[in-house]
Amino acid sequence: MHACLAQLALKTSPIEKYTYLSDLRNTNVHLFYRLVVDNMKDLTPLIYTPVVGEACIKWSEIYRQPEGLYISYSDRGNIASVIQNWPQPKVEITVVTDGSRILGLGDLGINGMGIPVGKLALYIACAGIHPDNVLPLTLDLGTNNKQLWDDPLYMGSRREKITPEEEQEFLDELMAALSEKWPGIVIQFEDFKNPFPALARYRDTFTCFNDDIQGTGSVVLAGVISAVRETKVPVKEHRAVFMGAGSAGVGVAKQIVEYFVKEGLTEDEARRRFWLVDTKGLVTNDRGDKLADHKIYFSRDDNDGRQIKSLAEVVEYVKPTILMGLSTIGGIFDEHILNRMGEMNESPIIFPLSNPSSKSECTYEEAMRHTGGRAVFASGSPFPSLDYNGKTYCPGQGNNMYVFPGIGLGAILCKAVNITQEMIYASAVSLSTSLTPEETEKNWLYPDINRIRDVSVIVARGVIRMAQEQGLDREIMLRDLSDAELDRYIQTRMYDPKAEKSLVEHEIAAFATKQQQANGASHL
Ligand SMILES: NC(=O)C1=CN([C@@H]2O[C@H](COP(=O)(O)OP(=O)(O)OC[C@H]3O[C@@H](n4cnc5c(N)ncnc54)[C@H](O)[C@@H]3O)[C@@H](O)[C@H]2O)C=CC1
Ligand SMILES: CC(=O)C(=O)O
Ligand SMILES: [Mg+2]
Repeated sequence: MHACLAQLALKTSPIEKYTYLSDLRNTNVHLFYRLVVDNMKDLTPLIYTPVVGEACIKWSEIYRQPEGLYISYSDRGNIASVIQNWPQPKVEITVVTDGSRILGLGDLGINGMGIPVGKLALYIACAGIHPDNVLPLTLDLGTNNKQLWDDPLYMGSRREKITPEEEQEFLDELMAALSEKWPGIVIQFEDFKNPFPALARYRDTFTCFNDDIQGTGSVVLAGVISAVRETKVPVKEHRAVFMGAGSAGVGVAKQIVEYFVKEGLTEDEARRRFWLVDTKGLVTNDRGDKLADHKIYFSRDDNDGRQIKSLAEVVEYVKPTILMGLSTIGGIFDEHILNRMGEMNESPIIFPLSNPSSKSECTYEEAMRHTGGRAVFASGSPFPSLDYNGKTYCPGQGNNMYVFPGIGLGAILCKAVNITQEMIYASAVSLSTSLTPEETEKNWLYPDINRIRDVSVIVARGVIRMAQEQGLDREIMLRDLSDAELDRYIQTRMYDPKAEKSLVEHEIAAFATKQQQANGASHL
C-alpha cells in the first residue's frame, strides 16, 4: 500500500497517475480497491472525474488492455453470441454508453469506454459490488466526431452515428440479450446524447435506470434539500434558473419539482418555479423553434412575447434564489452573474454541476469571492477547500457518485424487478439523511466522501424499502428484517478488498518491483 502510494506520488501528471492506477487494477485488483477504499477522497478524482475525462480524450493513445466489452452496430443480429465472449460467468450490473456525450466533452465515440470503467470502479469501491460481477459496456454506433475518423489510432468504426430508429432496434436486441444471459442484471445507461427514448422504453420492462437523468436528479435533490434548509427561505419562494436544458438539467429540475410538491405546492406551482436556458436562450413556448420533447414541460408561457437570450438577462428577469449549471460551458457563471446572485440573496444557492472541472460553470473560489463568501455551493467535479476571510470553507460535490452505487446495490440485493421513480426519489431522501451531526453542523450539503461505503448502505436500504413498498422486490426474505438488520445484511454482502486472501505482502511487493522496473525502462 505505502509502496503504491509512493509510486503514485512519483507520477507527475494526472494522466500518468490514471494509467498507473489502471495497471494496478489490471494486475492486482484487490490491492487496487484496497488503495481506493482507504484513500477515497484523494483517488476518486484520478479514477473518475475530472481525470477520467482526459483519459477518454486520450483513450486510443493510452490504451493498454481491453477493460470492457465493445459491441458494434455491425454485430446486430448476433449480440447474444458476442456477449458470450465476456469471460466472467456472473454479471450483476453493467454500465453502458455509446460515447455520444461523455461528461461535458461531447461525442468521443468508443473512447467513452473510460466512463463505464470508471463508474463501475466506483460501484466496486463505494458499494462493494464484486469486481468479477461487473460489465463495462461500450456500443460502437458510429460517431459524428470527424476528428476521430481522421485519427489513425481510433479503434471505433468510421461511420456516421446511426439513426434513432436503428438505435432503438439495436438497443431492443441488446436489452433482451443481456437479460437472457444474466437474468436480473441491473443496466445503467450513461452519457448518451439523447437518453430519453431508451429510458421511457425500458424502465418498466427491465431493471434499468439512467444515471444522467435520474442519478443526477437524485444527488442534486439531496443537496437542494439541505441547501434550502440552510437559506431559511421557504420552499414556495425559491426560483431556480437552470443553465442547460439537456438530460441532466431536465432530470434534476423534475426531481426538485417532486420535492416542491411534497412540500405543499401543486405540481403546476412547482413547475413554474423553474426557468431553463439553452443555446437559444430562455426556453419559452413562443420562441419560434421546435422544442425537444423533454423541454416542453418547463417551457414558459408567461414571457409576454419577450425572448431573453443571455443568462445575465435571465438572472435579472427571474431574480433566482437557485442557479444550476448543467450546460457544459466552463466559466459561464462569471463575476457579474455571481455578484448579482450575491446581491439578490443572503445565501445564494449556486451549483455549477458540469464535468469535468474545465467545464464547471464557475470554481468554488469564484463563487465564494463574488458573493462575499455566502454561496451555498456544490459542483460536479471536486474543488479544493478554500481559506477565505480567516475561515476554511469546504465545497460540496454534487456528483451522482453519491447515489448510483447505492441505487445499483439496493436493486441487486432485493432483486428489484424495475427501478422506479419512487426508488430514485427514496435514494435522494436517504442521501440527504446520511450526514452526521458534525457534517450538518458545518453546513455541508453532502457527507464526507471518505464515508461513501456507509452512505451507500443507507441509500441501498432506502431503495430496497421502496421496492418492497411497491412490491417490486423478489428477495422477499429481506422484508422481515428491521432497518438495523437490513443494514447489517447489506454490509455483509459488500465486497471488502481488505478481506481478500490474495492481498498478501509479496504480491504488493511484486507489483512495486514491476513498476520500478517499468519506470527504470521508461527513463532509459
Ligand atoms: N454533477 C453530475 O453528477 C452530473 C453532471 N453532468 C454534467 O452536465 C452537463 C450536461 O449534461 P447533459 O444534460 O447530459 O448534456 P446535454 O447535451 O443533454 O445538455 C446540455 C445542455 O446545455 C445547453 N448548452 C450547451 N451549450 C450552451 C451554451 N453555449 N449556452 C447555453 N446553453 C448551452 C444545451 O442546449 C443543452 O440544453 C455535462 O457537462 C455533464 O458532465 C451530467 C450528469 C451528472
Ligand atoms: C457525472 C456524470 O455522470 C456526468 O458528468 O455525465
Ligand atoms: Mg454521466
